[in-house]
Amino acid sequence: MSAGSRVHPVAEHQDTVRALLADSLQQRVRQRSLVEAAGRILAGDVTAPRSLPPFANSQMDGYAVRSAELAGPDGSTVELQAAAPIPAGAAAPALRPGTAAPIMTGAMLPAGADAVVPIERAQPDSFFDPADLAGARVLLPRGVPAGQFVRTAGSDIPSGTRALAGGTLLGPAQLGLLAALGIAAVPVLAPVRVMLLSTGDEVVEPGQDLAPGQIHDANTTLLAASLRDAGAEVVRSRILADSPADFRSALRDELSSGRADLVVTTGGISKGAYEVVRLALEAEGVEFFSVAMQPGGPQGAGRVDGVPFLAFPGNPVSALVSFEVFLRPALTALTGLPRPRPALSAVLDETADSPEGKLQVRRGLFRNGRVGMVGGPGSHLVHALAESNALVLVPEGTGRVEAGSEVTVWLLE
Ligand SMILES: Nc1nc2c(c(=O)[nH]1)N[C@H]1C(S)=C(S)[C@@H](COP(=O)(O)OP(=O)(O)OC[C@H]3O[C@@H](n4cnc5c(N)ncnc54)[C@H](O)[C@@H]3O)O[C@H]1N2
Ligand code: MOO
Repeated sequence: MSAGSRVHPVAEHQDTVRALLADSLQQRVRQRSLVEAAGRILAGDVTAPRSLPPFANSQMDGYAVRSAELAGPDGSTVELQAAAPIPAGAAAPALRPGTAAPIMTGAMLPAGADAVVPIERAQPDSFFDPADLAGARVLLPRGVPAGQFVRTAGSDIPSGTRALAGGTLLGPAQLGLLAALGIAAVPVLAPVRVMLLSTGDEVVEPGQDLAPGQIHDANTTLLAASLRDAGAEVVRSRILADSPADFRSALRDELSSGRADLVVTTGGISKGAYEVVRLALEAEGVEFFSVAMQPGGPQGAGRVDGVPFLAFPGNPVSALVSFEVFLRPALTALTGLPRPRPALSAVLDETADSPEGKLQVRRGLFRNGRVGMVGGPGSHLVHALAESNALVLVPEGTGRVEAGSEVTVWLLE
């Protein structure tokens, strides 16, 4: 039983995890409907198949006019014959000289018209009843510039230009643009598939009764939710509690299906006598060592049958911090998902001690530029974790942070 004796710096293990994934992650591309594409990364550039707006249309309810017929000094008016209203969703008939056509917002500008006068600047300042239209005349102000209240074709995006770049995160605005362009499905990067395994004889699924000494499995839920939130797919999550040999053969069976891009385990890696993950995989070339971080000190990394493998420690806060510090940023760097956590500077409410040789990651409540610690540094404190909204980073080399000093926080919300 030899956990590596060298303590790995945090940055080194971040690099290790990124390199491990970079070497093996296959970016799979899938065509997805806009609804299914929400929250995913666009796999290639999208070119506008048509212009937006697709035709010149009115920005106001009013009258479509020929601006040249309204030339003249500001303050005077011109009388024009009211033409038939332009129906929405239909090609507008050309505007005859000497007429002004009632037009609604978004309706197609008739050929010949090049400006719109809003209804409130006309006299009368409401539209004629279609029954009263024969011979109806409208007074409009002079001095209307060409193009007034006209949304020209292609003024938002011209046909044939790049609408979205590959690598774009498809949020509501981007999906709305694709829909407006008439595009129903796009190629997106498929989620990274993670096999998530919690180990330990003492852990029991939530909902089941506990025997003396047993606890409920928090890690599977905590990490599965974290992974899904980060855009990954959890392909298998279950508790493996048998001998190292059973663990190894069960893991091999699972991996032979080729359904996982990455395996993440929690627990069973520190210095105890029955550390199933470490005992099972040390001989396979997976390395187990300490990282200069608290919580989340014990870590393991390597490959099992060619599949990247990460072992996180069993304490729930340690598992979450390991995900946030090592795996989440690696996924971001390699796939564009998830978006990086906002890192903010905050004024600390209280003085706190920290192990000087390690990065300490505390849980905190961030509000209005200030942060207070929630709970102590213990890595079993799931209630405090649930009441926090930020991770508070106390860097290596710092044995104490004073109240009122600036610390870096990662917002979890
Ligand atoms: N002699 C030493 N003992 C320990 C060291 C050390 O350096 N020397 N490191 C400590 C640190 S730090 C951590 S973190 C843990 C890591 O231990 P393991 O990764 O081997 O995890 P386990 O021993 O299996 O469990 C630790 C702890 O977490 C609870 N646990 C495990 N799985 C779950 C789960 N799915 N849901 C909820 N809680 C879980 C488990 O009951 C233990 O309390 O080792 C320290 N010891
Ligand atoms: O490094 Mo452990 O994760 O503190 O409890």
